Amino acid sequence: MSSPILILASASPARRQLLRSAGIDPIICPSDLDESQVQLSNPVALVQTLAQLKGERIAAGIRCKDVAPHSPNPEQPESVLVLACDSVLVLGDRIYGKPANPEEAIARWQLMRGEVGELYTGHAIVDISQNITLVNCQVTKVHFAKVSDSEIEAYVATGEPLNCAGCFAIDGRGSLLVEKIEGCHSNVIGLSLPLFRRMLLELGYTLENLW
Ligand SMILES: Nc1nc2c(ncn2[C@H]2C[C@H](O)[C@@H](COP(=O)(O)OP(=O)(O)OP(=O)(O)O)O2)c(=O)[nH]1
Repeated sequence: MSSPILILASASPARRQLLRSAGIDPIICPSDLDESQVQLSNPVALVQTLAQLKGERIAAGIRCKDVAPHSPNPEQPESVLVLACDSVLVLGDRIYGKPANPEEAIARWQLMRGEVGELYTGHAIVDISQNITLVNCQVTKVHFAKVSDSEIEAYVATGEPLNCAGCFAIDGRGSLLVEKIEGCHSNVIGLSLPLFRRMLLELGYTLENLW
């Protein structure tokens, strides 16, 4: 299989950095999808549907010749893959996305502290060349520390939780507020790298194709 061009349909610096740290440098094409258009009560269905809509939105506008200049071999039509993700936090029987404002973030942390939440990330890979879309989901349990009101206020004041679906960044200051996780660490950040590898293999690619 030829070396695919990877497009990351995401505006998330965290998702981009996860891939770059793993030696993969994607073309960045944020989907700008209006996520409010999808209302599903099942978290797996919700994140998988949103990831697929994000990926297909970008794939619909991509013609292989548009990305050929990025190809290591412009004369050779390349495989083009579009990767998209979506994350939510499930706490009890409720699904949460990014907090809308600091007040909401404080209230969220007052619910989260001392509890165990589940961070769901949906993953979609659209293989434009093979006309195949793979969708999958990874869940990681997160044990939140019993933080005080003043710690919550200090954390929210940093602004970090406002950009995160779970209202915390496991790779940032939020790491101080998480006792432990059960499952994939990169999945919490927003892209499960081992799941991405398995999805690539399922499409017939290997890591060597991307390194
Ligand atoms: N650095 C970091 N970011 C996190 C963490 N947990 C969640 N996030 C960020 C990654 C994503 O930007 C965001 C998840 O929200 P979404 O899945 O709706 O993605 P977002 O709208 O930000 O970007 P995208 O839809 O991919 O363009 O939260 C974490 O532990 N660390």
